[in-house]
Amino acid sequence: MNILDEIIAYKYQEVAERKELYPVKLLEKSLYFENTCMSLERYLLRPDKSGIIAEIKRKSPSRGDINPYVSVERTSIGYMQAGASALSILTDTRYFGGKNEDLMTARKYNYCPILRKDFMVDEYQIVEAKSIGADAILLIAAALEPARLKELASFARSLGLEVLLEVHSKEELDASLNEYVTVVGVNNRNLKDFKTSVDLSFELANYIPKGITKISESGISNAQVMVELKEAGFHGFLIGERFMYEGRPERAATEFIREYKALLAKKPVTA
Ligand SMILES: O=C(O)c1ccccc1NCC(=O)[C@H](O)[C@H](O)COP(=O)(O)O
Repeated sequence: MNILDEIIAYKYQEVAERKELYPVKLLEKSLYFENTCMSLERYLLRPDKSGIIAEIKRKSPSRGDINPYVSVERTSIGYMQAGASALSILTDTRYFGGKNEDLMTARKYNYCPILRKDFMVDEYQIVEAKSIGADAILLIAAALEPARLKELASFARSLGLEVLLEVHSKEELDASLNEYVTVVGVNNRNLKDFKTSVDLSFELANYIPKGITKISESGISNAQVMVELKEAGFHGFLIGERFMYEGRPERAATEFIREYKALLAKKPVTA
């Protein structure tokens, strides 16, 4: 069983337990539930922003501990001050050391789109995402049958949440893209051996239809690569470890974005 299958099997169990503990009726009473979501897509396309979705990631299956005691308040505020377009908060506890409260903390201190980064298999998690203040959710093509993915995407949109569809191949893209998805992410991490290669993003860039906002996810380790991804047509860049390995991730993000902007400024302007 690969790690994604293991995580997904666990999620079904987790959802069943959470439904008992916190019924939907309770989640709907959350103050955030009535909030109007902020558009991830719109923020990624804003020219005054970097396009970075900066992630809070305490640990991961591939790396173990990364930054387990990170301050979500300080880091999320610092990421946005550095020029990130949006935040990604991992809420899975068992594999990533995150929690719903991390997202609620980020929501409390920031006015920006927030992606709930988790492994969605059930409508319950989408209601939960809305109740903790998320603006967008992730749906992973490798984890869901296309018809089921479409149902979940439609349900998310009915609550005002945007959907980031994550793919690893052209086949997944062709099978799972549907009318409820406006943002597609190519995940550069191979979930069988955990190796990351941005080549996958370059390979798939032209297959993603025009009009869809494109994100490159995982393994983006330097500003030069991000410039090249932008030139290849990517609007967004999901970055976790590159920042989170630093004691002060927000400072790493500030330096990274400064370097990125300097590289862009050196590029000749094309008509
Ligand atoms: O990061 C992992 O080890 C991992 C393993 C299994 C499923 C998902 C995993 N990561 C989630 C992500 O997609 C990344 O956290 C995100 O794209 C940021 O990647 P990075 O910049 O490489 O931290």
